[in-house]
Amino acid sequence: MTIRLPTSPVSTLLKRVLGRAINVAEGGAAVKRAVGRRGDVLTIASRRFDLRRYDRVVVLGAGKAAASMARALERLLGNRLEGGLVVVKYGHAVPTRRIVVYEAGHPYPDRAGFHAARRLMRAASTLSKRDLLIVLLSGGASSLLPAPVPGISLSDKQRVTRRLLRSGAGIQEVNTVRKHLSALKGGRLAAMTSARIVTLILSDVLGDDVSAIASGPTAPDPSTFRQAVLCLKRRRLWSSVSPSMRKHLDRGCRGLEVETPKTGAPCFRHVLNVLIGSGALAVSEAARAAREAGFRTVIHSINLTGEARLAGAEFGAMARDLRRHVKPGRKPCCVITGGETTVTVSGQGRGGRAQEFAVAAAQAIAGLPNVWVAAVGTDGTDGPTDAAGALVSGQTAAQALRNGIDLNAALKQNNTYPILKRLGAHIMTGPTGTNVNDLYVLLVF
Ligand SMILES: Nc1ncnc2c1ncn2[C@@H]1O[C@H](COP(=O)(O)OP(=O)(O)OP(=O)(O)O)[C@@H](O)[C@H]1O
Ligand SMILES: O=C(O)[C@H](O)CO
Repeated sequence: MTIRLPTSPVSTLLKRVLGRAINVAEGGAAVKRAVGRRGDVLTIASRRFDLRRYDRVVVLGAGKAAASMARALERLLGNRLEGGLVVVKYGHAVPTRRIVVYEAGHPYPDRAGFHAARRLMRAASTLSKRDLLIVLLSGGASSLLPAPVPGISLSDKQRVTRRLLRSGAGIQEVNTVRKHLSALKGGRLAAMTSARIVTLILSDVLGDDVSAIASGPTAPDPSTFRQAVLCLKRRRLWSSVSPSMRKHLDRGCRGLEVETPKTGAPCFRHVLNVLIGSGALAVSEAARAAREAGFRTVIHSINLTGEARLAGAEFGAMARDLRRHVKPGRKPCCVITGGETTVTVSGQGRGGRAQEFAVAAAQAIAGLPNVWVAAVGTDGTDGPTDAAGALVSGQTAAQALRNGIDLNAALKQNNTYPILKRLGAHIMTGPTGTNVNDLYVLLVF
């Protein structure tokens, strides 16, 4: 992975800080840390799996980091691996030998994901209790594996996903709805196979709730049909979802559809869910790198939430206080935050939450000398764009003004991508092989 940053006095440092954070959370690296193999015995989370006891070892998975995870795992398993498949976002595939990698649409699901989900379910349901199924999950899997229940079409699902993702709803809410429309999410993958399951999970959900990450296909689901309906009503989407979807959810609320499996359900007796990495890991590695580079460094938060532009403005406002305290000749300062903000998209433009965060931060630090803010999605694609995020400074707002760029209008229209491009402020990485939370870095010299 190559990180491309705008030219600035902080670019070399930021490249190191972001590179270290992304590399530590990379899917393959996380799998190698989590899985040990000695002879025929795999060790995962202190549990031993004697491969001789299983007829077949199969890998299934999805998420932006699933191909990197699959490649590391197939190297570990060697010829003990029967085969498998994983689904990644377009462009996030890496070469593998035995595990087939399918590419599909993200953040809005498409037909390729629909077919891949069917193949994955078919593969899972043909396994027996004498087989070991290793499931690889990372962020993005929910969109990559659309598996609508009978009666609901893919286009119904595409529409509701699009509306939910643009409504400002948090991932717990979004996935509560997804789990109640799916044949695979919310523990239903575990319910459709009798194989022994070990699920390796790279988290992009704050708090690392395994029932929320990737909509928890192998985890007990604490949420209910009723909560799914409430989410849609709260976001004023209930009347705009398709009649078949409303009917299904309504029937679920009346007990006429089978609820997602809950804690204690027999299907989870043969499942081990293991968290193998998260945003917190990336944040601490970023902080370590900044300290090693001589910065006084603090981790401000590892679970920042809220509307991206408000969070960006507050983050930038911190620089005003710090500016007063950081004097020439003293150690420079670095503040690192991790999190997952949201954007309520009401405009027609292009952008993402890290880019909105950066634009709002640029306004908040306007005029401050030697202050920079970087906002980055660790997966390398912020929103439906090819930028990972952006780097802004105290001079960005003035530069925008000189070029006739209206930052407020860009935020209003959710159109931050084109203006950051014009300003040369984008951070580009391409697919990174991971997908944990976003990173926000404030530097004051
Ligand atoms: N024009 C826009 N400006 C700002 N944000 C946008 C815009 N269009 C979409 N978004 C946001 O982008 C988000 C999807 O982008 P992205 O793929 O980065 O999310 P993600 O959290 O990484 O996805 P996942 O959780 O599935 O991995 C949506 O939730 C939406 O709020
Ligand atoms: O795929 C998903 O559901 C989100 O990325 C959260 O894990």
